[in-house]
Amino acid sequence: MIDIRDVSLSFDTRTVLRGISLSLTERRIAILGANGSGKSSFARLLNGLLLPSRGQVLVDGLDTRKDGKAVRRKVGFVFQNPDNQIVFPVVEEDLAFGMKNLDFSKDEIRRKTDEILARYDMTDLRDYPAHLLSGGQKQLLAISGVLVMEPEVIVMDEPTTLLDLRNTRRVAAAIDALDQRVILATHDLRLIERFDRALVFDEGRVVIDDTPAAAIPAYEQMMA
Ligand SMILES: Nc1ncnc2c1ncn2[C@@H]1O[C@H](COP(=O)(O)OP(=O)(O)OP(=O)(O)O)[C@@H](O)[C@H]1O
Repeated sequence: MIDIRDVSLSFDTRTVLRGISLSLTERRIAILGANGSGKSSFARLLNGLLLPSRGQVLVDGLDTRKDGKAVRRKVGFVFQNPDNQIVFPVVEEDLAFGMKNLDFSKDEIRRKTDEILARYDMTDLRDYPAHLLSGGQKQLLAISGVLVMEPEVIVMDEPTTLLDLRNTRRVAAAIDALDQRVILATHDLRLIERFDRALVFDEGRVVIDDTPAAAIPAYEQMMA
């Protein structure tokens, strides 16, 4: 469980998150809000990519400020732009990178690479240059690179924003099928219809915290 205790976040004199307290336990949680409302900043707090200026973020009792490394083992992060996440030139190398860092054995790296490529229909792309993948394939590779590290929770920051409809559907199906808990920031309301909980941000505060069935119409009205 992720426990957010009276968290505020400022950059210099600008406050972007204000006094947020939440317990995140549900399997699928959406983060909604206008541009600049603080979604990305909030998402980045959840695995210690950003640290709160005030308050605490606890992941199963681990404080992101003190236990960043252990927190990142539990909470994986998928960026909006997979180009920010894919660091190696060849698909297989990119998948292996994170696992090598965690000292997975060669056999295990091989097994997990095979498994994840098969899952996303990318077995033929094992030796393919990552920069030549389509946008959807890149995002699936970025998600795969996080999954092979076996996090318990995956935080995603607008993972479909750069994708066309077909690839958005592919990534949506991939998200749907994940066993892990997912916390997803998005502007795509269809993506989160079947989620368990939706948090709507406005000017750094959570102004709606409800089921998507209730939160989506309230958010639409707020944006009208
Ligand atoms: N590193 C930073 N330094 C200064 N200000 C920042 C930084 N990162 C974000 N901000 C500011 O914090 C506010 C919230 O940004 P954030 O990216 O969290 O919003 P968002 O809801 O994710 O927006 P979008 O939907 O456009 O991605 C914005 O006003 C942004 O300019």
